[in-house]
Amino acid sequence: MKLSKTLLNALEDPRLFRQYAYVDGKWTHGDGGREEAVIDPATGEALGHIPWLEADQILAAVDAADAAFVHWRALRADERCERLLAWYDLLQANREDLATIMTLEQGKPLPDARGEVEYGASFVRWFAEEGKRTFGETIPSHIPNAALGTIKEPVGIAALITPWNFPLAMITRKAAAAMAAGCTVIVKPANETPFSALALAELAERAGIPAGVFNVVLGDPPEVSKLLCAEERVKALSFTGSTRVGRLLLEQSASTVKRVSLELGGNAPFIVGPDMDPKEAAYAAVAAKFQTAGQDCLAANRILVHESIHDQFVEQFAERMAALTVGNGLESEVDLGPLIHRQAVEKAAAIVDDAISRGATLVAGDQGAAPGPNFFMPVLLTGVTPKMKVWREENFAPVAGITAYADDDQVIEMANDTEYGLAAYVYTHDIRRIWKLLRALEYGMVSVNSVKMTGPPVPFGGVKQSGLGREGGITGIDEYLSTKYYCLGGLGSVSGS
Ligand SMILES: NC(=O)c1ccc[n+]([C@@H]2O[C@H](COP(=O)([O-])OP(=O)(O)OC[C@H]3O[C@@H](n4cnc5c(N)ncnc54)[C@H](O)[C@@H]3O)[C@@H](O)[C@H]2O)c1
Ligand SMILES: N[C@@H](CC=O)C(=O)O
Repeated sequence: MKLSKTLLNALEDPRLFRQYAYVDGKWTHGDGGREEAVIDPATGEALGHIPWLEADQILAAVDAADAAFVHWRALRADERCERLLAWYDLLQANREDLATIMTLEQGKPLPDARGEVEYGASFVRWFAEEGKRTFGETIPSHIPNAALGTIKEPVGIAALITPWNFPLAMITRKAAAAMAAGCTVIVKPANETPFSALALAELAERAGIPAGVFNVVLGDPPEVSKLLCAEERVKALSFTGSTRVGRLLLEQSASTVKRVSLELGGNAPFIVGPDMDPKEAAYAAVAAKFQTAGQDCLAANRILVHESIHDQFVEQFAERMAALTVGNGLESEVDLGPLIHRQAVEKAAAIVDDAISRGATLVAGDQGAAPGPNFFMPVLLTGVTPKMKVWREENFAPVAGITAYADDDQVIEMANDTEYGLAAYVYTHDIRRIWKLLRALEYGMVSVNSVKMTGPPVPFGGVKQSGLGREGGITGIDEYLSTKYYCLGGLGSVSGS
């Protein structure tokens, strides 16, 4: 294994940088000698290497998680809470190093990376507490001399497969819920951003999370996912990523009838009502579009503006967009880092070309100014229509497409014209319009007059082909619990009410 000087030198605690998988409390190399370089998307340099585990090593992780489950589930909820809170404290204490690792492997600006560490840690604290509230219920009995009720029990091993755009928070939102419920987990992070996951493992170990409870496996994604989906002892699969891969994993999980949670792609409409101040709405739209360089499932993908304020909105949007700085996320004052890799840049360029060839107007977006091969300068297109890729696909890039609409009914139809249903934004101060849109939009999450909508207390998730289940909130832990109903018969006259 080659050691990355860049990463090691950048960390206060170099032991957070691990180039091994983490199975059963041990740092593990790949038995077959296969490995993959992890690239800094800003510079194209290799940050380090990760091993690819072989099939029997993946099954060894399942063995470890299975053995650990017996002891972990037997702990009291408050004992698991203490360990998770210790993990939370360590995430906070190591925030700067975790953010540096994230910026280097993912590319997002350092302040955003710090924000994600905070965000990711907040799920650990939330679920540490929620684990103490997995209440069952007492059911008034309809059976003579019997007491009826339910108990919530951990489902067992949970496989967690996560994407590269939020390398830490997408793991903790799942893992903390599962572990608080009493499950053990096997995390398969994206190969582009494994070092955040491995740093989480190092801190979990330091927090006293027992061996086998939190495992990180690495390898060929289709191979590893297939093995985990086919494995009967893995009872739950929680996946965050593209709708394409989500469909595949749902299919692969059918043979073992797993509990499946899917957090998939989005194609968020950002609706601006005629009563809005164009500047206020345009600034909000820029914030909702360009976070993580547009590589966010919540990114405003289609900006739908009432025709009466369209031109002023476009002007304000363009002005605000022009002020965004693109560069290496380690530098100060950078708003947008690189895209994750060259293919993402090529996809973005193809989406822009497709829109222009179908009649959209390119208002701004000179790619000649890009500071490197993986960077994509923000693009503004107007006259976007449903025939264009920029409308139909989640562009996952800093490409903003604006369309004018005439009335509420038309904008509802436009907004719902997609297979996706994750999040929608509505900007208007008209309470009747707010209520009408809120009810008519086919989305799992609707944010009115606010760019920020996420956080531990809310049920995060989509409808249609944006996913199944909810993460976070008071129901997020239910994805990892099963309900056992009991009927205690023959109790005599004590029962009956
Ligand atoms: N709804 C949400 O909460 C949410 C959050 C973040 C990202 N996302 C979505 O994630 C997508 C971007 O992330 P991505 O590019 O990493 O997604 P992706 O689907 O390509 O990859 C996600 C994970 O699946 C693995 N994977 C890739 N191909 C696979 C295959 N053929 N078989 C099995 N596993 C495979 C990857 O290694 C990674 O760990 C976007 O669509 C985005 O909207 C959704
Ligand atoms: N921003 C989202 C992640 C989507 O890519 C979140 O908060 O979960």
